[in-house]
Amino acid sequence: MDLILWVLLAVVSLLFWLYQINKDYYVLAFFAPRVKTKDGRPEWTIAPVPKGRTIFANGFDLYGLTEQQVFQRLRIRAETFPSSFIEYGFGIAIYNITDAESADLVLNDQNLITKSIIYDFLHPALCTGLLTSTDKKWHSRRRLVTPTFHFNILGQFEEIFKAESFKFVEQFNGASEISISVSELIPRFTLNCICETAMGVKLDDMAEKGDLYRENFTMIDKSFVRRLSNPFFWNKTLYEYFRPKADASSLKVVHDFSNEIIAKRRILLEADLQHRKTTQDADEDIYVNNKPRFAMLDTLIFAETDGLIDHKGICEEVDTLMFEGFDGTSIGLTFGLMNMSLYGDKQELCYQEINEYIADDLSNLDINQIGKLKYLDCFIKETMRMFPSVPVTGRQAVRETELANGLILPAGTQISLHIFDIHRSPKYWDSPDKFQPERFLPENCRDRHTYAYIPFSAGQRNCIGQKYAMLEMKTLLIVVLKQYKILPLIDTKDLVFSTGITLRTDNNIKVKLVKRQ
Ligand code: HEM
Repeated sequence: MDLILWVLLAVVSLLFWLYQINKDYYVLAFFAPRVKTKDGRPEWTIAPVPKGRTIFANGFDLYGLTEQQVFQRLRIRAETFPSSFIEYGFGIAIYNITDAESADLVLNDQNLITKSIIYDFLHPALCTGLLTSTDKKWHSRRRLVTPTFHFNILGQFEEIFKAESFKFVEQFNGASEISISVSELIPRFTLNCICETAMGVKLDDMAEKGDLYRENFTMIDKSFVRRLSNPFFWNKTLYEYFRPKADASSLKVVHDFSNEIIAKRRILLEADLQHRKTTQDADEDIYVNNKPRFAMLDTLIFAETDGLIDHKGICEEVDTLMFEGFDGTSIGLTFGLMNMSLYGDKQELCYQEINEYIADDLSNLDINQIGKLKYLDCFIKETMRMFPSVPVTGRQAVRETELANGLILPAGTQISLHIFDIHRSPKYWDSPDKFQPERFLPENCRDRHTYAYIPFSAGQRNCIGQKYAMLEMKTLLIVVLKQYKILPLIDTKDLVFSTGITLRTDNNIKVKLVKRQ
């Protein structure tokens, strides 16, 4: 009898203790530290806490879902909670942002520059380069790489974008009518561009390896979602133990490719420097001149000589720039061409504007002329509003952080910024599912929150390649539109999205090109 009483007492005490501790830790979410508020109110009065799928709060909400279901689930949540919400996962709080006001608070907070845990899932592929690093390392790398995106350098890259765009249309051999798979051809184009501009290496004799690199990055993407949806796999050791063997071989292909690019460039650079010496053409300023250009990778190799980065660091940045450079732009262009095909009247407006500023032989197609194409700019912005290449980005609070909206995020809180949902929120956009480039005309932007449109993120950790990406996308669209009318072969109703590191569709997006007279 005594024993039963003791057990009962122990159970009651345990429950009481759990009840007390539940104020500071979400017990059912494996003791996740709770988000607090400045005035002591419960956190859900500021940001609601949705009920989870299991008794373990939200820890298993994505468990067992396919990539498409994960995508759908995130959208439904954002629709239900249009002004941000908090979830409690496996020992962590997750602050989900679906409104521009909260995005503004987080992206401009100097304490919130560390990327969230999901970026750790990219470490096997990208290690800790610009995208994934933090603190001092990130600051020094950002300082190192920023000059390579200088306006004058972009002007020189324009020559490469132009040449690659010509090659893109030349592959159709002047056909008067042809159906093309944009999903297949565009990633090849963007990978060629990033390798030649940033790495100083033409892919002409490495085309197959380039294709293999892209294929294997798709595998890495799948492993990213596998980890995202299974809380056990958030643990690196567990994941490495259970991960499929194919993961390791995909990583090897990706790293072998970037290593080969670096080795090639080292040889080319050496020869180039020798040539400059013998022709007395060495110049002091590698950034601002009109002489034969240096690639971004050269800046890293020079920095290595100055002891500012080592070979491993160069590999990290090459992997990062290559991935960011080809994938983000590729998605933007794929949807750009798709939208040109779907909205013939808007395509015609772009075409007329291009004819006004760009000669038929494209001889004056340069960075200055491209800057004059305001409607094309609106067209691409509207494409990236509806189909942002990076649908979600994340930060984490490394220490307790108080936000101006009254929330106090405990150390370790993960922050997910749902760019896709902010871009489709009726709070900022009338008929958000309608394609209307005119939204971006200056007179129509005036009253809109700046952070309602953040395809390149914002604040200190914004996309370093945004001007580069816009220039590349515009160049290809101009070259294609000058020669071809683009007709649709897909209906937006048939688009099926998936979650990945970037925005994925399961569709093979095709368009029909008809030669202009
Ligand atoms: C349409 C094309 C692109 C889109 C939509 C895009 C979008 C983004 C976004 C949203 C981020 C922030 C990620 C985050 O906060 O988690 C980012 C970061 C970054 N992007 Fe891009 N990007 C594009 C093209 C490029 C290109 C062409 C390059 C390089 C040539 C590039 C290089 C980077 C790098 C290095 C970072 C990390 C910056 C840092 O943390 O300091 N991106 N990009």
